[in-house]
Amino acid sequence: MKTKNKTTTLLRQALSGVVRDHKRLVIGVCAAIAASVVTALIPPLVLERVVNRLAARRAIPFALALLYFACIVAADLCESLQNTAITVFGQKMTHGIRSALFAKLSRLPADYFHTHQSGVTASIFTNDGDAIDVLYSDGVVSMIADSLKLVAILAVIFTRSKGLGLLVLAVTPLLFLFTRWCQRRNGAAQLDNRRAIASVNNHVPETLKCLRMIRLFHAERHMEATYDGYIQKSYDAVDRANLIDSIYSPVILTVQAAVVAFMMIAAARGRTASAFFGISVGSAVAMIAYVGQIFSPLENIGMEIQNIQAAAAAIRHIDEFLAEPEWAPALTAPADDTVTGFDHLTFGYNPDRPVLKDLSFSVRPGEHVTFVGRTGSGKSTVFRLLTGLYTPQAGRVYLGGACPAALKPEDRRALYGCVTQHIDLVPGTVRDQITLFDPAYDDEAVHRALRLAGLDDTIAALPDGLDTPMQPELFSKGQLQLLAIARALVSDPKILLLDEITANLDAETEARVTQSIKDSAKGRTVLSISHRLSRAVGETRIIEIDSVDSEPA
Ligand SMILES: Nc1ncnc2c1ncn2[C@@H]1O[C@H](COP(=O)(O)OP(=O)(O)OP(=O)(O)O)[C@@H](O)[C@H]1O
Repeated sequence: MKTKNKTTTLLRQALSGVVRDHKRLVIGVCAAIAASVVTALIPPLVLERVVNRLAARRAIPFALALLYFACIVAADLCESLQNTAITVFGQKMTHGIRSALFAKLSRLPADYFHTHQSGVTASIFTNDGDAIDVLYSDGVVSMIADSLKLVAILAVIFTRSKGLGLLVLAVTPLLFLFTRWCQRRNGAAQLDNRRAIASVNNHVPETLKCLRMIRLFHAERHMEATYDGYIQKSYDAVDRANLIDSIYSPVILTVQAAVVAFMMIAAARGRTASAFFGISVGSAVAMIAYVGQIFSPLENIGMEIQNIQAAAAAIRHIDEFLAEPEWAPALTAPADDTVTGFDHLTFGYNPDRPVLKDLSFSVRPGEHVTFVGRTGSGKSTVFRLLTGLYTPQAGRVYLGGACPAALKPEDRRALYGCVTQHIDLVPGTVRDQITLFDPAYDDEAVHRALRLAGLDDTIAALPDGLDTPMQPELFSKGQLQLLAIARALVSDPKILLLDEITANLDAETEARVTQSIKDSAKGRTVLSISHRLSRAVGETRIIEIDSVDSEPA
């Protein structure tokens, strides 16, 4: 509960920050809403005067006609100004929240990404971010504006005709409930349609991906039937939405006409009713115009309530995300500037179930060390601790004498390079795969890394060399592994961490990769997880990870 309050405060802080930084915009939005409400009331009043003159067979002055025209233009201008101001305000609000979300993302600890599905986190940025966007551009503020407009119109109707005012007041809640009913049913139908379309969008690429298997095992009929089922669901949902749409407008127009007709009939009959509803011809026309104006804000308010309801779930997700504990590594004092290793270290992803217990080892600069142990013994975990992704529950960890969790981002690549079985490619050119967009690494550094990795000839043969847009098909599996080595070497690091980098490679490719590692290892500390690779690197010390207290520090 404590955390929730704290995070709601964080969300509020993000919002109040935007309000504080954009005071003028906030004032502008208020002014635009006020202008829009007032100007919307004026044209029917001018029209009333025009019609009253016509009824009395008097001429209409040109200025009055011009005024009517000007009032309509001004009302439309003010309404579009109001919508623009609200949209800009909404964008600023969403921008502030999206920035706060991304800043939070970079402060999360590594285990967050193991315990939370990436799709769920991504949807906080996309779906929930969009819902918040709608909340401010077509939710809270617009609802205030529409409610003001509705109240103002009702007030004017009351001042002219108490009877009509009461009639409209009686009909308005019923119309509102009908509008909400239609919107809910329409929303549900649209959601079903979106789900069906999402299933279709998922089904087609899945079918294409598994086409060979589908043909080999004769699963075409099942795939077609599933596809037809999704399409049918989509059609049914669209039919339902269309039916609601086709009912809504005629009902609203009929009610509007019925209210006006009732007023006219009542005014024409009997003295009591006439006194109650009695108004001039001009006023009647003005009232008809006002009654017509009521339905638009009423419909908008229904939509806005829907948007606010949708945003409530988004706000809850964002709150929970902002409440996630942040990365606060326990920092250890640096050792002398050479030590790499553990000092009586205990660590478990779940603190109650340690993976490594009281483990100590140390590696000298320039030494080559290989970690061995049964599957699941914690070899990769050792690397994750050495690179500061996790912090131990007890003991100390050093990398080149430093506490890895305390390394400045700009110092990391200069100290160590890490190669794993799989390279994560980034959108961009071949050069970007190596530099990762860090301008500190010029072409000379890139070419040196490529030479060491044994990939320079391959890159030279590409149509645009380093500037070739990256496509995984440009490289074989082994070449991608050499690219990963070049990425690790471009910063000329003192320490190389190699995690099973020749696993899954054939003998010939493995020979290329091990040769490249042999060349790169000279003059560096190399820590690797791989028996085969250790032989290639040359003399190496074996550290067993299975046993606790494997080696005194
Ligand atoms: N993110 C994680 N969250 C929880 N447990 C994890 C996580 N990563 C690894 N583990 C567990 O920690 C233990 C050690 O895993 P690790 O990957 O370090 O072993 P390994 O010795 O490198 O295994 P292998 O030789 O198969 O690669 C395993 O029991 C594994 O299930």
